[in-house]
Amino acid sequence: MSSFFPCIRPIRFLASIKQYHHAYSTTAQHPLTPSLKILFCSKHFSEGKPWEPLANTTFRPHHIRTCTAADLHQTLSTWRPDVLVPWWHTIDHHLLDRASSLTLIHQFGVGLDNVDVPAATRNGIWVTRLPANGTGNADTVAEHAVLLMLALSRRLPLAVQVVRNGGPFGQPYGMGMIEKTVCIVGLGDIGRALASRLSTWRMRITAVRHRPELGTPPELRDAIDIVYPTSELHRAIAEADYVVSAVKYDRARNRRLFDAAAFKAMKPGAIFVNVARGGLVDEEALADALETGSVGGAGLDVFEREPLDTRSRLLVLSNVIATPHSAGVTDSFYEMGARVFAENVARFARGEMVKYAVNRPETPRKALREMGEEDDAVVLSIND
Ligand SMILES: O=C(O)C(=O)CO
Repeated sequence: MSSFFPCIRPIRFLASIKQYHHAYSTTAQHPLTPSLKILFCSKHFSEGKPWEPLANTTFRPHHIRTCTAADLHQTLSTWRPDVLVPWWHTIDHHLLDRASSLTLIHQFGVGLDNVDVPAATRNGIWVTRLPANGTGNADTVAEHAVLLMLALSRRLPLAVQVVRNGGPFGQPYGMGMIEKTVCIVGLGDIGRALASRLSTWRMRITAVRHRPELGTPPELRDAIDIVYPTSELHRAIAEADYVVSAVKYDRARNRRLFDAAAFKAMKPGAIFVNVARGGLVDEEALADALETGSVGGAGLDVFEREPLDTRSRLLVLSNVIATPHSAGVTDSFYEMGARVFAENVARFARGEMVKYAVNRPETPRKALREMGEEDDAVVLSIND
């Protein structure tokens, strides 16, 4: 299964772009400039013939190129693209200070922790991304968190193995979630989507919020029992049977928020799920806690280094379920992403403000016209 995703992702993505790009390019309202050069940074894109699905559109092979993270610097300086589409690669100030052709970075995702936005702004480069809510992927990430909670509670990998081994049938394999406490760390779009789902499951829901002054979101007043500030994280997780990390990653603020002390503070045997970013977790400390059983199980979709080293201690533990950063990457995400991307590239080519921009360079390399009420560029909170 793990090898399935890397092949299918770019193909689906590009097929969706073709579909939407075709729709836009056939209307006079969304013509694309033939001169805009777009660089997709993904090892997976470069493994196929990425421009093939775009052959019947106004995109031409010379508009689009793919590169790996390893040849990103080189491609930026030799091919000199206008638009960079990263795939959660680190786009730091070293790279941005030298990428003199770039005018737009369009993340094909929601989280932007990989991009040094202030450095982009300083260099006059616009930065935008996909929206998390509405048609975005906060709901699908929340679904994935539920999936991991359930799969760990019911020890799904073991149960599947028992059937393959011929039984025994009818034995208890796990714990139910009813009447248990779940602590959701981060109450942005993902945390709220998760709380709203679990609110009908007869669970006690608590939350940890970076900005506790925001209180409980009004729509979740009846669902969430108590909101703790981050300074009381350990107290909050000590009473939870499930701890779900859905908090925005900010290297300076919360790198390794879940460290040895946090895992020690958790209720013995409780389940830990991370659908946010790998940098939030001290993976060695988690492996220690899982080995001793002080943490009962872990559902991990994200890792400090992706792809995860196959020799990771986490992968040999039977109480770990790991998925390949796929929580938010579903068919609907691709459709939405391709639509936003195609529309944004068309807007950008016309010199119009892109949607969901997260910065406003003082001296942009490419000036963009604000689009009045049509310009719904907003800074979306993925969590707070
Ligand atoms: O969109 C993002 O930032 C994701 O991590 C999707 O899983």
